[in-house]
Amino acid sequence: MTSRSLPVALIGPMASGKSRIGRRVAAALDVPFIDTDSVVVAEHGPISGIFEREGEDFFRVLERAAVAEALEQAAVVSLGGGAVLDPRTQEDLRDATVIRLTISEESVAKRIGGSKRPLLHGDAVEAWARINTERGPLYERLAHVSFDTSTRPISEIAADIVLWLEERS
Ligand SMILES: Nc1ncnc2c1ncn2[C@@H]1O[C@H](COP(=O)(O)OP(=O)(O)OP(=O)(O)O)[C@@H](O)[C@H]1O
Ligand SMILES: O=C(O)C1=C[C@@H](O)[C@@H](O)[C@H](O)C1
Ligand SMILES: [Mg+2]
Repeated sequence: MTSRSLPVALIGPMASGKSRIGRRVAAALDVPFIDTDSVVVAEHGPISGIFEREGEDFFRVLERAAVAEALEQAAVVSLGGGAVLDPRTQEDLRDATVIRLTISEESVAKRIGGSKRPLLHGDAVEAWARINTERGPLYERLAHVSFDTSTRPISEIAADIVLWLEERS
């Protein structure tokens, strides 16, 4: 893979595996890994607390700052699930290699039990499915390629992504 492919951005819905798989891909490529949710948490505390105290719009401002800085790095960047809603992020992604992770509703149900994700209160699976349907076309439009994470182990999916990146460059 050449540095022209960087940054590599992982996008997709909550619990699709962006953080876990992104970390593995970065390690395999020997480049830094940045998770924009983790950057916001490190600087401002847990995301659920930000949503409760200051609201989603304020979270999106903090998130956008983290995303803008991350996408300037030669790194693998896992974006928060809603980061792609910002038109400036959509524009920044034109200079990145964008990988979309998908997951079925059936599989996500097993991953979001006991979730603290602020947008998934109430019936978490139903809320997840609604958001995934709303954003699906946007994720698809922004991505160069999609990988489904519903059934296979994280290690195999990460290896497939690395192979795809190597073949593409
Ligand atoms: N391929 C997989 N098989 C089984 N479990 C997985 C797989 N990928 C991720 N998981 C599990 O699903 C959960 C969510 O993964 P992860 O945190 O990487 O998702 P995410 O896309 O970063 O979510 P968020 O948008 O909330 O940050 C974790 O508990 C992780 O271990
Ligand atoms: O899909 C979303 O809008 C979100 C996803 C998470 O990664 C966090 O960024 C936050 O919980 C919001
Ligand atoms: Mg994550």
